[in-house]
Amino acid sequence: MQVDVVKTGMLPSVGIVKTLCKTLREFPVHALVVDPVMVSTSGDVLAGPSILSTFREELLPMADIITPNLKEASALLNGMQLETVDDMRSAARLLHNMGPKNVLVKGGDLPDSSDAVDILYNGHNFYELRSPRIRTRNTHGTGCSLASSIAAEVAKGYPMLSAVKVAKRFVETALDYSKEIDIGNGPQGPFDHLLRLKSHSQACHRQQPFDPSDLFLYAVTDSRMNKRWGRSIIDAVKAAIDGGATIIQLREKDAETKDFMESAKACLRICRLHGVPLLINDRVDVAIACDADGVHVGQSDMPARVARTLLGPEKIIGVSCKTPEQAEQAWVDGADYIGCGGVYPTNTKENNITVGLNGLKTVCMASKLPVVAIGGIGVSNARAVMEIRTSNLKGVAVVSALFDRECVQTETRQLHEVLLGSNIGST
Ligand SMILES: Cc1ncc(COP(=O)(O)OP(=O)(O)O)c(N)n1
Ligand SMILES: Cc1ncsc1CCOP(=O)(O)O
Ligand SMILES: [Mg+2]
Repeated sequence: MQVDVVKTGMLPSVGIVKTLCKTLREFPVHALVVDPVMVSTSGDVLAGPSILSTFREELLPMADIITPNLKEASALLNGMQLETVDDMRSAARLLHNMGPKNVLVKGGDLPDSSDAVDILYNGHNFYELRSPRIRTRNTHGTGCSLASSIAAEVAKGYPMLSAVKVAKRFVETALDYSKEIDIGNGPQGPFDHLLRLKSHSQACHRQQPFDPSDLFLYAVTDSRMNKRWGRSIIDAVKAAIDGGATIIQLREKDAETKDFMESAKACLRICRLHGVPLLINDRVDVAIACDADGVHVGQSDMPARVARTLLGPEKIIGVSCKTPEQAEQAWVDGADYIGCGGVYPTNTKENNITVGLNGLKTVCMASKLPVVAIGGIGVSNARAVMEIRTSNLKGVAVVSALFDRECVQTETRQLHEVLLGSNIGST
């Protein structure tokens, strides 16, 4: 059986490290993840000087990534003091010189930091990965789980940076989820690795992970338009799905919270029946309360990073972006897609800046995330939008051209046909 990825944990003797390195040379793997477990959380050094030099000389040069915490990085660097993020960067560079392709210095033990900061260095770029520090004693096994999760993501074929981000998000969410549990007697408790399993087992939970092709025909509701045409939000959503909408966003700017929640729950039942994801605009609290599939947030709404922490790793998060810098930040923050626009002038959102097709193309080309175009789009211009032909533009998001019309289903169907005719973005 072909082994794709090997991840190492504690290697207690020089002989074992040497045997491992010899075996890896004989049976090369796609990637080697080295968690250099050398110093326990209580500070005990678990590896003597001879192991340290075998690590430096034999194991680290073979690694695709090493994941030392501050104490381990310091031990590998002959006791170098690591007290700031700048020190972590210097350590990452020095460790990289020892031969691993990537170095992740974990700053969980950094003093005076409200965030958990990790530094990833690949020899060219530094990535500062931040997440809110979770105050809990249940941290036992977080380093091992992080390295294992990185190994699993790399084995699935993801590039290293994505693998590290997903793994960090997994550990952070599991830590938050299990910060209150009380198991065992030691100074630290274990955190809850089964978070994913539990959230999957909840009744009615969306079974599918986010599929960017869902952005193909993105219907965004508008309470004022529904009122004007005398239809309920539920009827509007039903009609859009019947017409071929592939994802729904409830954008109910005027709704009272209680009413919004009730209608969101009703819409969710319809969406689940049809396998169409339902996102909530702006209101992360409403999304959590009704277990929606995710949220869409803008630049002045709750930051995506905070929304991710609140919603967990499974939910869909979209962020409005008008510039490459915003697109980069959305990706760093753990978003799943970005909405870019207004592509054309719109009456639906006041004072909205129009970026045009050129602005859309610039953002698409810079974005590492799938993109949906928004703003003034309808049957007459959807084809021109899709024809900018960048592979991550997955569809169009539309408000008035669907909902400020007499028959939502007919309008949605016509737009669906135009998009299918453009033959782009549907795969
Ligand atoms: C898919 C999609 N893209 C962009 C937006 C706009 O969000 P935002 O900038 O927060 O503005 P409001 O919609 O909240 O007025 C969106 N809603 N959906
Ligand atoms: C919410 C939003 N964000 C950018 S443009 C826009 C409005 C899109 O509405 P319409 O499709 O009616 O132009
Ligand atoms: Mg918003």
